[in-house]
Amino acid sequence: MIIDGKQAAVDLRKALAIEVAQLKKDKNITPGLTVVLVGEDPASQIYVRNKVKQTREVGMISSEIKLPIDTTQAQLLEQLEQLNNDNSVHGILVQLPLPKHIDESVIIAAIAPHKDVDGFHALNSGRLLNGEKGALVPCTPQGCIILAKKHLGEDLSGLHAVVIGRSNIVGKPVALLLLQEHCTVTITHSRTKNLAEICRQADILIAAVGRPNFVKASWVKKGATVIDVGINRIEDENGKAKLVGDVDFTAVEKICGAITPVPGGVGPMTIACLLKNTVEAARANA
Ligand SMILES: NC(=O)C1=CN([C@@H]2O[C@H](COP(=O)(O)OP(=O)(O)OC[C@H]3O[C@@H](n4cnc5c(N)ncnc54)[C@H](OP(=O)(O)O)[C@@H]3O)[C@@H](O)[C@H]2O)C=CC1
Ligand SMILES: Nc1nc(=O)c2c([nH]1)NC[C@@H]1CN(c3ccc(C(=O)N[C@@H](CCC(=O)O)C(=O)O)cc3)C=[N+]21
Repeated sequence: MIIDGKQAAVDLRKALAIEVAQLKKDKNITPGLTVVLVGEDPASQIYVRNKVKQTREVGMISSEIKLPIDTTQAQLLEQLEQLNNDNSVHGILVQLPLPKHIDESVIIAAIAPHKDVDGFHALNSGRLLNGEKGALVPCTPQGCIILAKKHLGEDLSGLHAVVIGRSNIVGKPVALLLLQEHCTVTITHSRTKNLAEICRQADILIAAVGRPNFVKASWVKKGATVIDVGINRIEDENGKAKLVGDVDFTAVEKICGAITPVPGGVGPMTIACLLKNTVEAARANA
């Protein structure tokens, strides 16, 4: 089974469009998302363009702020302060990575936690860690859980989930969500010994590494659910750029029970969950 992330994202956006209309009717609020982009990274620009289009499609207000690559940290902080104080902005996303001269942790800490739709602020990650209510939960990890449940159903309890990667954006928060779902969770990374052997024990295997064809068919247990988070740009046989994940899709597809493709898997769900977080942020602060 190939898990259709594009369709799942369409379904989620449909549900969100209804919520947005309701918010407008009941409270006269239109959820607003502002994306801040520093510099001209072409991949980021595609991502931003997709976000803007989909935000408008569900009836939300979308704006983007493009700042030059030589923007100083102080200037970016000033911009964030303005957005924090703007009542029409319910969600703020600062596209990562930032240029080297800007300290990401300082920037993330400066976003008002109730507008932090990425869920990267320490208050939100702390709430997630503690299992407290009201956390804005990182989008890609949310998407991973929704897609895993498309194949496994609502109850993931007791399943062994193996996560490859321990970043703050994907690996760590997805491991916490899986724990919340009562999975037995193993987090692996570049220092892990016997990675293949550990992966073979996984009922749910989440790959968030950033290396094409990293996960081999021999690492996957028969029938496992494989969630491929990786977004890698490579050149095909004809020298044309294409997107692939972290999993050797063609080989793994034959062994696993279900797998998310790239493109069309976790990526579209990430954006849909970003819109979901923005609706939640707007409702919570109405
Ligand atoms: N689909 C989507 O919506 C999104 C996709 N992505 C994609 O997901 C991938 C991961 O992103 P992100 O978490 O930000 O990346 P990072 O580079 O921050 O993290 C990569 C992780 O992989 C681990 N790793 C690297 N090499 C190995 C190895 N040989 N064996 C085991 N583990 C290894 C690293 O370990 P260590 O910590 O030891 O260095 C690290 O924890 C990227 O391709 C990114 O583009 C990211 C965000 C959203
Ligand atoms: N503050 C911040 N938050 C993020 O969530 C964040 C970030 N910075 N920096 C970059 C990474 C990467 N990321 C992607 C999201 C969706 C797709 C996506 O929609 N991918 C489509 C492909 C789109 C295409 O073909 O161009 C797909 O996989 O089908 C890709 C990548 C979010 N990230």
